[in-house]
Amino acid sequence: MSVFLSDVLEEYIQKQRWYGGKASKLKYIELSEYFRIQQKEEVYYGLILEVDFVEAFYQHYFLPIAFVTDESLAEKDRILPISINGNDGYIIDAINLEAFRKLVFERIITAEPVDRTKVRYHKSALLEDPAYESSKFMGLEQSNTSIIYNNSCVLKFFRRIYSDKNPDYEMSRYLSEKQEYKNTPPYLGSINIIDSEKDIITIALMQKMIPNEGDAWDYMLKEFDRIFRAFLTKNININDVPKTEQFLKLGINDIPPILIDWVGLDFLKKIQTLAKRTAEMHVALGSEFEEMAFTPAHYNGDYEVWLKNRLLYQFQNRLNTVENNLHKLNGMALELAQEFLDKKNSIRKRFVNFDWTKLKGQRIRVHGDYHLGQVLVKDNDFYILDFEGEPESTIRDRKVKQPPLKDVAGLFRSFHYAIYTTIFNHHEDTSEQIFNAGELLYDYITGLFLGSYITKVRDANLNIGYNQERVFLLKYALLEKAVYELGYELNSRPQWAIIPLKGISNIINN
Ligand SMILES: Nc1ncnc2c1ncn2[C@@H]1O[C@H](COP(=O)(O)OP(=O)(O)O)[C@@H](O)[C@H]1O
Ligand SMILES: O=P(O)(O)O[C@H]1O[C@H](CO)[C@@H](O[C@H]2O[C@H](CO)[C@@H](O)[C@H](O)[C@H]2O)[C@H](O)[C@H]1O
Repeated sequence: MSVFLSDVLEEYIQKQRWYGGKASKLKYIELSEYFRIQQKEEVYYGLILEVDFVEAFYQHYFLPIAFVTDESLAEKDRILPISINGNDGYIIDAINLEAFRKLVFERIITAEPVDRTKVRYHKSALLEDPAYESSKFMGLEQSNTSIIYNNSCVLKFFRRIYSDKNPDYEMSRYLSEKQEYKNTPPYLGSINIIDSEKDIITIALMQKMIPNEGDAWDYMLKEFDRIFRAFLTKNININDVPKTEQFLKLGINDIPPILIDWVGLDFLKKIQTLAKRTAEMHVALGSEFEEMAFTPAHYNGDYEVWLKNRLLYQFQNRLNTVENNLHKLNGMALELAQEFLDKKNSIRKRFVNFDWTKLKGQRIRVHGDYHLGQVLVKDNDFYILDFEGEPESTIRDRKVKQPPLKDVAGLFRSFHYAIYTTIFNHHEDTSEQIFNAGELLYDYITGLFLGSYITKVRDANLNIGYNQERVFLLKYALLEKAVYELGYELNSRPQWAIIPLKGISNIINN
């Protein structure tokens, strides 16, 4: 078995899109657990693999396997040619087999109300009893593997897994069953296994499919492209557009007519709708009184220590990543990276400068990795997905209650990304006028978002802090997120690093 794991799986796993260890050096793979995924005589095996890294950390992955003798079934994700009981065949990733996908679907549809076995299938009351018709891969860039069944529901098999309930499963079930929050795909079912330590491990989540017009990231890119083109064709002088202070609460009435004429009223209303849906998500996440995993909390000394330790560690890691990757940067990105290194002490000070005794608002369970790519657009409305949390954080850290404004900051960073992606990629003109136009747009859009968001959370009595507290938390979380993004970009797509670097520069120079 150990030969199988080291020789075969190491090579296989490192080539997979879902493998999250690409920036580190794999040391060895161990089989942590295995279990049967079975219906009558038809049996598949689920493997939980522990991947150990030279850098002294480990990750767990889920890999369901099947033995097939028909070569045509082993064209994709073939793991190993093997002979079992005299039959020549292949071990493959079972997700490629329609028979396996059908079996999993039927096990969920026919799940007992309470399953006490090692592999626990769960079916929500919202899931009627459809017969299996079809299954196909979602086929999008993603870190897990999603299957669309009967063109009506999506089953996400988690690839990187944790010894605990996955927050995506926990939050999806809570938002659908306890809160009836409408702007996320309804929870339909799940598979959790109980490992040898009696821990629950989520391996799959089933949700209703939301037919959509694409995600909010693509939507925003199109809109900003239109807006920047209009800026040039309308020959707008940015100095003629009145400025606004950052993080004011704005309504449509506060937007200067020249700006409405430039960007369009419809776009501004969409920002307000997104703010409303975000606020409703936080109200739903912050209205629990019984289930401890969701009850709101106040700031305290433990939270402050936890936060600072985590952020100072992350910051140190980013300094190191920037130093090691300077050779990949040039021009403005290199200058900004140099500024980041030169100002390390003042950035560190901003992270240390968190005093819980000054904060009166509530902390709640948050989305944690909220950006425009996690939002679907449909019929002038928005649907929020993927509550797994920040990929680099441990599973325990992802469940810590945080200021809801952390998610708002995530989205604001995403607006900033969309604006700068448009400036850098689509327009040759990177004059001061264009940068000023980008910053002015950002200030108005975030102000408009805050106007709608704060009204909505306040009406629902969710206390997110007094005015100064809110601005402090937003700025703090914006810096945290931009520093996180800098590492993400340098590790996975260095040509994008200029965007968080510009974000960090704007934050520390304002
Ligand atoms: N319920 C759903 N309805 C429609 N599309 C979905 C649904 N769930 C996921 N998707 C699509 O699949 C993509 C990946 O889903 P996501 O949950 O973010 O997976 P991952 O955790 O692997 O990144 C989404 O961006 C979206 O386009
Ligand atoms: O894969 P996830 O969705 O969990 O998120 C990771 O990848 C995101 C990129 O796809 C990354 O988001 C960053 O880039 C986005 C544009 O591609 C931008 O909208 C986000 O604001 C920015 O953070 C995310 O940080 C990372 O966790």
